[in-house]
Formats: sequence, structure tokens, C-alpha cells
Amino acid sequence: MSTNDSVLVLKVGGALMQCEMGMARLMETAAKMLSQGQKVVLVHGGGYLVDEQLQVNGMETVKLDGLRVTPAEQMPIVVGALAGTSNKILQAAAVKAGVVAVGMSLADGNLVDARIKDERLGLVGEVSPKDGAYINFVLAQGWMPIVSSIAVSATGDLLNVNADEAATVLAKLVGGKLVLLSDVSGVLDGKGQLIPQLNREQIQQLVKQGVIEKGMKVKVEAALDVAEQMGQPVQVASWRDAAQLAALARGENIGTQIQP
Ligand SMILES: Nc1ncnc2c1ncn2[C@@H]1O[C@H](COP(=O)(O)OP(=O)(O)O)[C@@H](O)[C@H]1O
Ligand SMILES: CC(=O)N[C@@H](CCC(=O)OP(=O)(O)O)C(=O)O
Repeated sequence: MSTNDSVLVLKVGGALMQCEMGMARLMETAAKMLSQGQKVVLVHGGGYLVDEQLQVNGMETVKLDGLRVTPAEQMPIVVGALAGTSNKILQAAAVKAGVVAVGMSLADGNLVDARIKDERLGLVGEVSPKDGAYINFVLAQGWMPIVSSIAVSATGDLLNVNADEAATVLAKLVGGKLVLLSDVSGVLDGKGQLIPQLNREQIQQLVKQGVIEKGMKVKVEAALDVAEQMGQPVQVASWRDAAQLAALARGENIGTQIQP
């Protein structure tokens, strides 16, 4: 697959939407990159907001290996929190920073193929890249797509896709460089120290030891899939860290490099 260095696919975790300052800093970084001609796709999660909304509605959060078990009765809440509230909160922050943002989901413009991932997870989707025309059109205007991880299957079911997996598929679709920004500075070792680089073997070892778990396990496995398929490192870093964002804007590597 060809790689176009001028597209950066940035994924942000849901905790960002609870931090005004974090959103402002991220959008200022995006505005700077866009003004330099860098194309940016922003993919977002919103797991925290989904948890909160489920609780308010008297429903339970159940996760299997970092993925939300999504029964049909929870779907309206999941879609509202991700494709609605989270997407629009980020769009508002983008507009405030002077970025022209186009809010969308994986269901728009034939971007992906989506199917049920595993019956045990309910309406959780697995996606693969399909047609880049829509997102490439948006990018060609100098606009920033802000993409939620809600997809629709060929049979018309709404599906909940893990946002790290959504970001990997969009990175493959646009041939972009992938950076996964979470609330931790990167992948941490058993002592809480940042690990600068990881390959498949090291990841398997750390997962086995229980050092990499839950959401970070999903993230690192998604990153490894892209790194191996595209033959380029994927970065796992933090949106909280102003120095990392500044380095990102300068085109430097930040956080943990997941190596092909
Ligand atoms: N080895 C690890 N290094 C860093 N974080 C880890 C590790 N293992 C588990 N985690 C957890 O993974 C979380 C990040 O994954 P997740 O919550 O899915 O992030 P996001 O919502 O930002 O995508 C961290 O906040 C941390 O609690
Ligand atoms: C299937 C699945 O787990 N979907 C995720 C989608 C949101 C997400 O991934 O949010 P973060 O990036 O904030 O974790 C969920 O429902 O929480």
C-alpha cells in the first residue's frame, strides 16, 4: 500500500472531550498543521461519555478484552454519545480554533465495509477500507474530517467500532501516517516508564505478562496491524502533553513507536 506522508491520521481518546484545555491545544496544533499544508484526519472515541450515558439510563457497561459488548438496546445511546455529542463537541472546538471541520462517521460516503465482529460482542463492528473518494475530497479542500467510529453494515445495522480500529482503517484508506493519542504518554512498562519502541514479539511478551491490557491492548494491536501492513511505524502518545503536541506539529516522532 502506498504511503502519502502529507496525510496525518490522528486518533484521540474519549477523555479528551472532558478537557477543554486539551481540546483547545489539540485544535491549535491541528490548525497550525493545516496552515502548513498538512492534511489531517481526526478520528475520535468517546468511551467515557458512553459509560456515563449508559449509567444515566440505568444500563450496564460490559467490556470483553477492551471492547464494549453492545446489545441492540444500548445502540441509541452509543450512537448518540459517539456520532452525536462527542463528534459535535470536537467540531465546536475545531471551529473555535479556526479549523474548517466536516463531522462524519464511518457510515458516510462508502468509506468502509462493516460487519459484525464476534456474536459475543453484540453490535460491534469490524471494518475494512472501501472507498476513499469522499474523505479525499474533504481533505483536498483543506478541511479537516472529524470521524466517529459508528458504522453501518450492508444489511443496514448500526455498528459500534472501537475507535482505534476505526483510525487504522482510515489510515489504510488514505495511505496516511497514524498517531494514536491517549491520556497516557505512550505504552508504559511495569514501572510506569515510557517504552520508546515496541515490535510484535515485545508486545506479545508484555501482553502475556499483563503489563499491556484493556484499552491499551486493543490500541497496540491495532497499531501493529497498520505498522505491519503499511511498513511504517505507528505512534502511541498523549494529547495531554503540550510538548508532545508541539513535537508532532514539527513532524517529530512522539511517544512509543510501534514498529513493523
Ligand atoms: N502498559 C500500558 N501502558 C499505558 N496504558 C495502559 C497500559 N496497560 C493498560 N493501560 C491503560 O490503557 C489506557 C488507554 O487506553 P484507552 O482507555 O482505550 O484509551 P483511549 O480512550 O484514550 O483510546 C490507559 O489510560 C491505561 O489505563
Ligand atoms: C466496540 C467498542 O469498544 N467501541 C468503543 C467506541 C468508542 C471508543 O473506542 O472510545 P475510546 O477511544 O475513548 O476508548 C466504545 O463503545 O467505547
